[in-house]
Amino acid sequence: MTPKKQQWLQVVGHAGNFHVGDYGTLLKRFCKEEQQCYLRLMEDTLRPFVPAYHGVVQQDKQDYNVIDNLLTHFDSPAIMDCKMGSRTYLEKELLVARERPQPRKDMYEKMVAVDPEAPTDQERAQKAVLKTRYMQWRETLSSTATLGFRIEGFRKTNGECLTNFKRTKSKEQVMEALDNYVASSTQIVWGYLTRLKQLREALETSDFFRTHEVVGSSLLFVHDWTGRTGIWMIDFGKAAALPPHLTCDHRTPWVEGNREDGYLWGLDNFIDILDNMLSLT
Ligand SMILES: Nc1ncnc2c1ncn2[C@@H]1O[C@H](COP(=O)(O)OP(=O)(O)OP(=O)(O)O)[C@@H](O)[C@H]1O
Ligand SMILES: O=P(O)(O)O[C@@H]1[C@H](O)[C@H](O)[C@@H](OP(=O)(O)O)[C@H](OP(=O)(O)O)[C@H]1O
Repeated sequence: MTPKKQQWLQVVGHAGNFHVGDYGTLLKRFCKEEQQCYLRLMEDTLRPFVPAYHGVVQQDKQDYNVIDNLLTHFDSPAIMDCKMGSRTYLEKELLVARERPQPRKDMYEKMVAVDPEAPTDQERAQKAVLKTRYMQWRETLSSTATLGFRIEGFRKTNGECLTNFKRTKSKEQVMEALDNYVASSTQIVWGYLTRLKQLREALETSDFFRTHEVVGSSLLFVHDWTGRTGIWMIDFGKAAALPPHLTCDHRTPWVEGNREDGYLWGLDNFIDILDNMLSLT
């Protein structure tokens, strides 16, 4: 019997990294660091909060990590990607930027498209910016630096896609965007809030979480017209294992060297915001 072709769509993230696999799976372009994370996560308390990992396959000479397609059990779902944490680049990337700076023209173009005043004189002369500088600018322009997470984009149940959140920064702006995403449904907000609280409990007891710097990872929110909701952690391409003498509590503010990423602080703020939305109804 031929397996049913699965539904999948991507709202944000690098284009061309994914293929739809068989039996409710997705193939994501292979990344060794991400594979290491998934292998550990399959043995961790976080397992119910990440897509199941099914190993590596090769297609047209390219390797892929095979993971569950989280949209499988939804009917024309709404999907939202929120990047977690107060820092979106690794400490390692800062060191590389200092030792071997490689200013990027594409990031300069993306920066001036949003704010022509943002580049320094030197950046303007070079028409290029360092990646870490671009990432820091994105963090302070959005809610990453002040709330510990940001909305990257979403698709609503009516099919409308919104990805213009680079300047969505204040609590009020975030709440307005979230309300738009859930089409003002308190039932959906309640479902997401319950799941986020469960996730927080799992994170607080997770060995994986205590021993990794989790940067650039997202929460994928999914719901559909039936009222079904789900949230999963995705994108572990930049989650890095800490050296044995170090752990992270994910709430302590970052200073270079402590590897803290603000993930749990961001989750606390997210939970407060959803709580607030419910209390306003
Ligand atoms: N397991 C999954 N099930 C369903 N959709 C997924 C899954 N993993 C990723 N996606 C979709 O693909 C998008 C991009 O995913 P992801 O962040 O893993 O890719 P990426 O190429 O590493 O992105 P980035 O540009 O942030 O590095 C997500 O926002 C989501 O819409
Ligand atoms: O959202 P934007 O403004 O388009 O910026 C991108 C975003 O920050 C991605 O997370 C990042 O990939 P990584 O997280 O994998 O570093 C990418 O870097 P890249 O261009 O070097 O891939 C940036 O260009």
